[in-house]
Amino acid sequence: MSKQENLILPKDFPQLKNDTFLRAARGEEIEHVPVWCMRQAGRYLPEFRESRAGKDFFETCQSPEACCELTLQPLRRFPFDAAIIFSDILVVPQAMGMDVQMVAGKGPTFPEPLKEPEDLQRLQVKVDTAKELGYVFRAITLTRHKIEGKVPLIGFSGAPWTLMSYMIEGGGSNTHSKAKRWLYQHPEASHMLLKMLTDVIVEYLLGQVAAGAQALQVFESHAGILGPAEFKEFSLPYLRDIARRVKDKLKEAGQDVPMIVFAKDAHYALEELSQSNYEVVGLDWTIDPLSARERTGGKVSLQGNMDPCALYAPKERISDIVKKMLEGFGTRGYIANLGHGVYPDMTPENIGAFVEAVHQHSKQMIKQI
Ligand SMILES: Cc1c2[nH]c(c1CCC(=O)O)Cc1[nH]c(c(CCC(=O)O)c1C)Cc1[nH]c(c(CCC(=O)O)c1C)Cc1[nH]c(c(C)c1CCC(=O)O)C2
Repeated sequence: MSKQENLILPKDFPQLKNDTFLRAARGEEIEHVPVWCMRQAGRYLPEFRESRAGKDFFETCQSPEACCELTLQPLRRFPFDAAIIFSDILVVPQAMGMDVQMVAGKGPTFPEPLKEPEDLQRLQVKVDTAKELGYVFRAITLTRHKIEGKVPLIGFSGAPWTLMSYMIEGGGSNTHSKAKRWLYQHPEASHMLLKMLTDVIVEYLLGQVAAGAQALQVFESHAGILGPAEFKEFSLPYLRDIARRVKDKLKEAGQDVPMIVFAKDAHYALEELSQSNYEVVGLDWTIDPLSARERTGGKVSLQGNMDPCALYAPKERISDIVKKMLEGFGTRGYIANLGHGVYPDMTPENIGAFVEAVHQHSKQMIKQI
């Protein structure tokens, strides 16, 4: 660790000025609906492209200064109510000993994916997260200082099934058939791998809170490739276990950090997800807001779910879509977001229009209550 990094300690953080996001996560009263966007730090911003130019993606992830700068960039442009630390879900398989590269035009690539259950022996079972992922913790601590209490900082991890599917597929996939083959041919080895990942993820999330994360989001981005039965067996128990174990440990330390679960395309499991120890359930755009409310019965706060492609619409149309979304979800226990990440070809101006529409319409709706 450099001398300078040594001075950045996870304490004496600036006081939080806008806690709207945290209050909404807990279902408390708010003056406006909070909003942030998945992938708000991304290639749609010219300053992001400039900062990232010519640099390796995972080297960038390993630089606390670079992660801090990329996390803060969108906040300089838009009045978001939360920031998410710049990093990637695939740092966890890396910490377990797998090589992962970001290949331009192709996305994340594992040169040596897991092929058969014997390959599990290649993985590090006991991961020293402070050593292997300390760079993420340092990025969080630095960013929490530099954000100056403007908004809360969200930490995150990939969920076990999503990480397992990357580790077996070796990258993106349409069918995920290599990873799904394991579920049907090697259920025991699959559970072994999912359990290994769960143990690392629990430690990793706790380390992020200790470093300064004020909320946590767990990304089960590949939930939709599973059906209801497989989701119940290979995803849900691990999602629940993660939240339970993280919360139990935090409680011991007298801490309370809201947790969000985002299981993309898992509309079939909405009821179960709302009873999984998470305060917030993130939704993709395939779910109707009103029916999501009905099916979750007011047990949790909801986050989402505008189709990211609606950002291609003219600004007035974005405003109308946002208004309908707010009317569907209601303003209480709700965090506005997209149903998935911002795409690189989207215009920053339209993200601004989205944020402004959420703030304006929700303020009016709250006044009328
Ligand atoms: C599946 C997944 C990954 N990474 C992530 C997920 C889960 C969310 C989801 O479902 O999208 C999570 C992630 N990745 C990134 C963040 C940072 C925070 C934020 O949302 O702003 C977060 C939360 C930065 C990133 N991670 C990545 C980028 C773009 C590449 C770059 O900056 O050079 C960013 C901003 C790369 C990445 N990393 C991954 C993919 C599929 C890609 C895209 C590859 C491509 O587009 O070429 C794996």
